[in-house]
Amino acid sequence: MMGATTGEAAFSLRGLAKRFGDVRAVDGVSVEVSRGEVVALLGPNGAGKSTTIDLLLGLARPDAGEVRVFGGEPRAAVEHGRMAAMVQNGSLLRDMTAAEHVTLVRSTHQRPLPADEIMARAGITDFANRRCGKLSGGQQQRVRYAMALAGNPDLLVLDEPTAALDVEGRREFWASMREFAASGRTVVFATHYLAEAEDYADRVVLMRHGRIAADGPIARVRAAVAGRVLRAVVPGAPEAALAALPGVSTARLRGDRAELACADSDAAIRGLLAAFPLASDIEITAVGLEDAFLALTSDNAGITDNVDNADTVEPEGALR
Ligand SMILES: Nc1ncnc2c1ncn2[C@@H]1O[C@H](COP(=O)(O)OP(=O)(O)OP(=O)(O)O)[C@@H](O)[C@H]1O
Repeated sequence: MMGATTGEAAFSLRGLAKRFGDVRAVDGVSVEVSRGEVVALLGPNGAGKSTTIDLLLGLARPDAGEVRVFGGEPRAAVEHGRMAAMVQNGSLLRDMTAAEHVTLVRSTHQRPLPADEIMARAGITDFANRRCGKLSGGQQQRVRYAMALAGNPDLLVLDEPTAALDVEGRREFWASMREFAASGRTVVFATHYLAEAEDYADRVVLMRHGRIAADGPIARVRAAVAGRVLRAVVPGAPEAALAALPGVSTARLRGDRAELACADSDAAIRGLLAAFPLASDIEITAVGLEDAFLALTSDNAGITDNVDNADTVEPEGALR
């Protein structure tokens, strides 16, 4: 379900870095997103998604690297209404109604969408005249979404947009987002839900520890992360030698029992038997995407940290 890409960049991040004290929140991130793409920024808590989004929006300054949005500075894109965002916990005024928020934001834009259309798209028509202080968390989230849509932006940036929504609210939200994207607009959303990335994005940028661990179409990321696990008893094999076998992404050894995460389990089993003919009790199991994602993003995952500039996912490149 690729969007209508024109090949022209909506934005590019080059060598971005941002530290907070000793924490490297963003540590060498390079991404280029074409117009019309719907991109999920996926990663566990603390991976650096929100910081990357703040840098993209020009809300924070990078320590190193460059952000270009439609060829210019992020602030210019925001001021011209070309880029709009829905950030986590963006504040609403308690005593103002949902409709008044929309009116206020529309008044700051040169080419806003009609108010009725904004409210219908965001699903706030039914409670448009209620004060925001009286709305549920999910309803408030929709008001924030309406405010992001108001200026009819070419690039919509959403930080965990469904955090406060129930199941029905999520479904409606994603339908609205896809409709918006179908008109050739670019959407970037941060999430830590693999299923949301899988279902609603054309492309997934997987972050871990401030770096990009994988970047590509979901099918390719899936192929790279959802491999197989080969287990075997391998007397006297060093862990490093097992990890270096063809087709093996990571190796773990407990006593003589080896557990090899494989991008290519056929290559791995041939390599294992060639190098360690005494290997026995061999068993190969498929890993679900959810498990693979957890493994990839957990702290003890064995992936290397030097794949930050990978713009595609190669089974041997992203996971070693
Ligand atoms: N203002 C700040 N001061 C200090 N540390 C910060 C600040 N903002 C972020 N960090 C740290 O930077 C790292 C990346 O945080 P960030 O919020 O970008 O991650 P995230 O992927 O968006 O996580 P989440 O899903 O929880 O929002 C974390 O270790 C976080 O604690």
